[in-house]
Amino acid sequence: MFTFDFSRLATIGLTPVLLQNLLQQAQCDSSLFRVSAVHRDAVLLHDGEHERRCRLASSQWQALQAEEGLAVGDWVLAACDPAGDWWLQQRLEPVNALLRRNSHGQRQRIASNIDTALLVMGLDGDFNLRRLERFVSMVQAADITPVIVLSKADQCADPQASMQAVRQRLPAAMTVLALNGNDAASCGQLAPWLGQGQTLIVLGSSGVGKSTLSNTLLGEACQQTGAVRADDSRGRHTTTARSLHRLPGGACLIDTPGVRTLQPDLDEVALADSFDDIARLAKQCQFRDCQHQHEPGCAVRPVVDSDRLHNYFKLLREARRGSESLLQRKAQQAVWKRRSKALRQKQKLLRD
Ligand SMILES: Nc1nc2c(ncn2[C@@H]2O[C@H](COP(=O)(O)OP(=O)(O)OP(=O)(O)O)[C@@H](O)[C@H]2O)c(=O)[nH]1
Ligand SMILES: [Zn+2]
Repeated sequence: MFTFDFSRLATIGLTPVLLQNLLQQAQCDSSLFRVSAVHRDAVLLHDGEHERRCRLASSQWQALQAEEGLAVGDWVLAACDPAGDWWLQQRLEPVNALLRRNSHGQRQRIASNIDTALLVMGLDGDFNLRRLERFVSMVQAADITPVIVLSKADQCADPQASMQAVRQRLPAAMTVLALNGNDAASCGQLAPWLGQGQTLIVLGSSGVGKSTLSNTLLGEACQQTGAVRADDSRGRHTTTARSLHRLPGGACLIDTPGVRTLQPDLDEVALADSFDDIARLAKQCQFRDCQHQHEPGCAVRPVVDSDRLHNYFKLLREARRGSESLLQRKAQQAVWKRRSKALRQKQKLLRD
């Protein structure tokens, strides 16, 4: 059996539904933790009260890397050996995860088990609906709820007009808020997404006010951010940047360097999902292969904002380029493998 303290773990995002899901997967005698930081040779695990360093066998590390890796927000099982060292036993499959591609084209998890993504866009010079659509596609592909946060509302003469522009552009069900990230009362609008059991991330391009908003949401707790000392069993201390923060309302905020610098990685299926208004309407176009440009009887063109349509095609081209280059990279790797194998065989022949 594995052990857990629900009320403690609930303070770092465990919910009854999540627990049920995890119970079905648990295979070993061990304790349940949430990953709060990932390092090269170890991870930090949180039990709702303390953080502890936990090690991984190198084979385990390699196996995890082969399947998108381990990320902040993952739920895992770990056990303590007689020497008092904690060892990872099992990573439980996350409900969802945010991924990015590394330089080898492999998908890598950067955060797991996320309910909400606050997509921040500034109401100053940064306002850019196409970029926002990109972020929306990315988080919807991961089954994360997007909440559009228009920051710097205090610097904008007519925030309502901008909110209206965003609402007109994006599917109607999406929440759009305008706020001043420096003002706690203004950020109070986010309260419905900040309760216990909720895990959120803050995304947006540089300078839009992500740190400002995060710090305001953290409130006094932000005095503790930056570095945390994690006890390991031998009494040594490691100082690490904390990645899993608890907000006063009970929610968890994941803020890793990976999340901070995340660029949307697009794939075609994900795009189709967030632009499903276009796909739905396209079924009514006169021609099955209608490109919604100049064709007669197009059902899309009269309804969908022309810039949104333009952006869809642009993102689609990019997604296709991305998948092509992944295939090309794979082909290249196969060539290298063949070459090195041939080389090894040659060397063997020379030796024999
Ligand atoms: N007036 C006003 N200024 C803001 C608001 N939010 C952020 N700022 C300012 O905008 C600048 C950038 O804010 P940051 O919070 O550092 O932005 P960021 O998105 O974290 O930026 P990166 O770290 O580059 O990703 C800072 O000077 C903030 O003080 C806001 O709601 N109102
Ligand atoms: Zn059409």
